[in-house]
Amino acid sequence: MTTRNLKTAKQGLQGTLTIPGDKSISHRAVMLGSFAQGITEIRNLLHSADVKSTIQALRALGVEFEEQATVLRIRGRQLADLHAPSEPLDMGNSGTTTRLLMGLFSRLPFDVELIGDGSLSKRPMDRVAIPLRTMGAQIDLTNGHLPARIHANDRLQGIDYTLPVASAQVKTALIFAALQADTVSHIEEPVVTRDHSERMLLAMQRPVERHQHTVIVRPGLQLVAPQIVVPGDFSSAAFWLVAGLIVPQTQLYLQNVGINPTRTGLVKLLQRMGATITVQNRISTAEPVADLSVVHQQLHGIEVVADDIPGAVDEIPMLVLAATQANGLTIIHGAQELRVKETDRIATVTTELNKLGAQVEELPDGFKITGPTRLHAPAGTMVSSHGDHRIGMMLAIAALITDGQVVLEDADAVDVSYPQFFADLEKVLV
Ligand SMILES: O=C(O)C1=C[C@@H](OP(=O)(O)O)[C@@H](O)[C@H](O)C1
Ligand SMILES: C=C(OP(=O)(O)O)C(=O)O
Repeated sequence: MTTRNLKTAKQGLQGTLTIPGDKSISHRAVMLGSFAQGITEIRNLLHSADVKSTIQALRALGVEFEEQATVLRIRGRQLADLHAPSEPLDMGNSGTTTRLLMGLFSRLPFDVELIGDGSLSKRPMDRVAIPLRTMGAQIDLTNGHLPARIHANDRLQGIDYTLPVASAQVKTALIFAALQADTVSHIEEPVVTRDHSERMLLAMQRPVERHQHTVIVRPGLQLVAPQIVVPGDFSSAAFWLVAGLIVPQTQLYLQNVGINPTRTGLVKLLQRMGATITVQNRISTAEPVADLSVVHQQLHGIEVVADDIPGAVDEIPMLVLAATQANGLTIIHGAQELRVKETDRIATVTTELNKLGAQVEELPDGFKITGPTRLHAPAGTMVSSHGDHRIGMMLAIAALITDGQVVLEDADAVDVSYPQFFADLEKVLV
């Protein structure tokens, strides 16, 4: 566990950052590439702890990965050619790895056991296991959590299912199982969630259909190995977007950011708060990409409702930080999913920002934030990531506008999604 003295931005932030690869897309590229016919080439893959968990799990089943310069090559395998792993598969801290692999591994000819770290072992896994069992998968959980055992299984049937929570992880787990089922599946989501799996399947010539909120998946796992260029992670760009807006004397240019509309809800919310964010050099391939730029601006409070959450689910901690600097009240409802992330993010965001003098009130399903408040840290105030990457990075951005010295406990949690975060911060600190 590393402790880090956080820096204050006395003269603002200036410069250009190239945003590292998207975590969600990296997981999906590795997983689907593992079962494609031919050699999948992935460029700009995110090299982070969570993506390593995905690669190691598939390698343990016999998938071959070869890394050369900046390209990861995967030789896809048929399910029947895989072998049982010699030990439990360690999902580390990664919810996406766990839930998506439960779907992908629900028709394997051998058993696998999934384990995870302390945080992951507290997160709900029944949301995927329950519908997968309806399809015929044989999954044992431990009181709804990891460790999980997925038993050898040779039959899956399609499912007609409406997700009780808006979750791209559950949707994708069901799509991955549905591709291996014997009959067609209809998967309905209450609010549209990130559609990276659907886009990647189209790029692999195995499209799924969408009718409004329903994804229709026909049986067949015949994927054609693609060449994938992973766009920069919008969720990583989010730290700099909000930093750009709230740190005085700041101007930031963010290159290579994925702007898939199912991911950029934060941009819309910040615009509602009065922000201007400039989008340039749009490129539209399987996933749209652009450069974003921001300058320091005064924001105002807004009301956020449940339908706003899925498109900004991982960025809500940064929205709360922005709201501490906005004029007036910001109320966020419908964000109860934050309670089952790497930490209970409603609790950790509230506790940690209030240590710096913010006025954040915890609601059962969100937050009430009064702004603007000057953040201050009397004599070496300690804050903690609680082992949650996004909380650690949010606090490092908060420290930029805090009077006094902030010390961050468990700073290396950032390695989960953005290992070069502190190096990038050094690049733009004036
Ligand atoms: O599908 C994905 O890659 C993800 C979906 C979201 O989780 P939920 O599906 O639990 O909302 C998000 O919070 C997570 O960081 C990544
Ligand atoms: C919730 C997150 O990831 P995961 O669910 O994959 O652990 C995240 O990256 O914020």
